[in-house]
Order: sequence, then C-alpha cells, then structure tokens
Amino acid sequence: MSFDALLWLSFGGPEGPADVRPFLENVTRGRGVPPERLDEVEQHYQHFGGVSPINRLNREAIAAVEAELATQGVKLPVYFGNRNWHPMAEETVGTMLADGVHRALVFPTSAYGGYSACRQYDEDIERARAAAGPNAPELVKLRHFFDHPLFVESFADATRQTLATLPQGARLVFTAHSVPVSADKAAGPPAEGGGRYSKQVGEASRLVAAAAGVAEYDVVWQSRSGPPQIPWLDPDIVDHIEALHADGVTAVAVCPIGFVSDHLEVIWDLDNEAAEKADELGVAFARVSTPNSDPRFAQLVVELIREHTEGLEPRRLSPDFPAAGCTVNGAPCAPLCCEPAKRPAR
Ligand SMILES: CC1=C(CCC(=O)O)c2cc3nc(cc4[nH]c(cc5[nH]c(cc1n2)c(C)c5CCC(=O)O)c(CCC(=O)O)c4C)C(CCC(=O)O)=C3C
Ligand SMILES: [Fe+2]
Repeated sequence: MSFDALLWLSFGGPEGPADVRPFLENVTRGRGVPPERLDEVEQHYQHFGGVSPINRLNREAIAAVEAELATQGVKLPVYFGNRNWHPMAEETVGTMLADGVHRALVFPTSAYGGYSACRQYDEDIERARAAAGPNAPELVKLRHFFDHPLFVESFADATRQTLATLPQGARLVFTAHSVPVSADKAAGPPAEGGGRYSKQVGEASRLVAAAAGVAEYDVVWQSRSGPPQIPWLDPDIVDHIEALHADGVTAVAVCPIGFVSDHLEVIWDLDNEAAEKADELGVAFARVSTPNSDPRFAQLVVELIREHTEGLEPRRLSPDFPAAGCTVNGAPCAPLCCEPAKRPAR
C-alpha cells in the first residue's frame, strides 16, 4: 500500500517555565489527579527550568529516522505531533492536510499496549483527524514493538554497559510507568483476560535480561500519580530499592524498559528520586540509557514502516505473545480493546 508521510506521535512536554502548568492541565484534564500531585510535579519540571527534554529528544530521533529513510531509499516526509504539548497532533495533521498528505503511517513513541501506552494515542489520532475535517488524511498506526529484536538488543547492550560500571552481583531492576490496576485489567481485548500492558512489560524485561546474560531481575513501577486510595501497579522503584537494601543488595542497575527516551519521568523519578534513595542507603546505583539515541532505534522505525510499504515480514522475538496496536484512523485494535477507565466527572 502506498503512504505519503509518517506522523511521529508522542506525549509532548513543556519548553519553558510558562508552559508547565498548561501542559500539566492538558495531561490530567478529567483524570482525577489531585492538585497537590500537580503542584509537586510542576516542581520537577521547574527544577529543569520548565523544560522537558522530550521534545528535543523526539526531534533528534526524527532526524535520525529521516537519515535512515534516505539511506534505505524510502521517500517519506516525517511530521511531528503530540498529545499534550505543541506541536499538538491537531496542528500537525492540519499541516499534513494542507501539504496534500492523503495516507500516512503513525509511529507512536510507546512500545506497549494498554490505555495510556496505546489506546490513548488512537484517541489522539481520532481527535486530530476530527479537527482536520472531512478530508483528513487516513492515519495507520504502527504496531507494538516491545519484542522487536532491535528494541531488545538496544536495551540489552545498554544494560550490559551499565552493569559493567557497577560492582559484581548488582541487581538488575526493570521499571515502567505505573498505571491504575483497573487500567491494566482492562488492557487488551476482554477475551485475553486483561493485563496486556504489564505482561508485555514483563516479557520485554525477560527478553532484555536474557540477551544481557542476566538470570535474576525484578520488574517494578514508577511515576505513580492519582489519589492514594486507588490501587496502581506496584511495587514502586523507590520502595523496591529499600526492600533490596534490606535484603542485603549493595548495587542496583535500573533499566527504564517502559520508555524510549530519557525524558522527565526518567531523569527526575530515576536519576533524582531513586538515585537519592540509593545514595541515602549506601547502595551503588546506575541507570541504563533508553534507545532514543541508539542508531538501532531509527532502524527499528524504518523496519516497522517497511512492513507496511513493502510487506516486510514482522520480526518478533515472542511471536506467540499477544500484541497489536496497528489501527486505522484510531479505531480500537479489537472491540473493547484497552477501554478507557471510567473517569471521575470534571
Ligand atoms: C503508561 C504511561 C506512559 C508510557 C507510555 C508513553 O510513553 O506514552 C507514560 C509516559 C509519560 N508520562 C509523562 C508525563 C506525565 N504522566 C502523567 C500522568 C500519567 N501517566 C500515566 C501513564 C503513562 N505515562 C497515567 C496513567 C497517568 C495518570 C493520569 C492519566 O490517567 O492520564 C503526568 C501528570 C502528573 C503526574 O501525576 O505525574 C505527567 C506530567 C511523560 C512526559 C515526560 C516529560 O515531560 O518529559 C511521558 C513520556
Ligand atoms: Fe505519564
């Protein structure tokens, strides 16, 4: 099938102090996140001058993908749009329409299924197309890539490098963004029994640990928000470091398997909060870098594109593991797949 563009679809982040509050309001609109949590998270952003690295990292990754497309002789202009901050997906899809784009592939910057990691990007696609009107380009989203060999090898090499900086016997701990337990239960089509997000995170961790030659590891969660009475996936990375310390562990390598770039949730929640806890306990700490700046990440994106443009055989390390994510115009992967949780009224 023929496509005339790629839309790089990401989360978005503030690019100056005045952007922070409106950005956070976009992220949490109608989601019942307590104002105290927002004030706290605002401080994390202001600590870095109100600038999240995420937009810069996306622009760098896009430049690498453009270069890789040129190297492989694939002609496809790349556009950049976000869910929560400028350039917003609505603005970008408007530009694509004005440029005469009819059909585009969409690369979402998340490797996983689940509401926040997959279905919400479909909602972004729907919203952006609705804003563009009846002639909006057709938008075909690329699939989950948690078990793609290029994703796994990139994290595995980075993990090996990080472990080499730590004393022998360091514990390897994978982390991904926590979500409400109810959201994880609703992840995947109902017949699958839920948990598609946490299961894929667990499988990616298993693959990376195996490729890095590590037999024992843990999978934990980070960056929890929402009111405390609502259960989220746990344990939290900071609590887990305490538990490991109590068990006599003296060194920890943290691999942010749930993310593709060193954005704010990584540089604050891990490099700051988790590292501080480890330091306080006298536990050696090192964080594995994410794939964003690895040349294999650009190769991965181009390979996912060529699955569509040239019918390239999808490469998966766990082909029997449930995965999806390839949607047309933001329609769900399957009926009731990753249904949005019931949200408190605004
Ligand atoms: C699964 C998942 C991913 C991974 C998939 C993916 O990468 O898409 C992810 C990524 C990210 N999350 C990010 C930032 C934030 N997430 C928040 C809040 C929330 N995240 C959730 C889930 C996820 N989030 C959920 C269930 C909430 C509660 C509110 C709601 O139900 O939606 C809040 C609100 C304040 C707070 O409470 O923390 C912020 C600021 C940034 C940008 C960092 C930067 O600026 O550099 C990125 C990449
Ligand atoms: Fe988040």
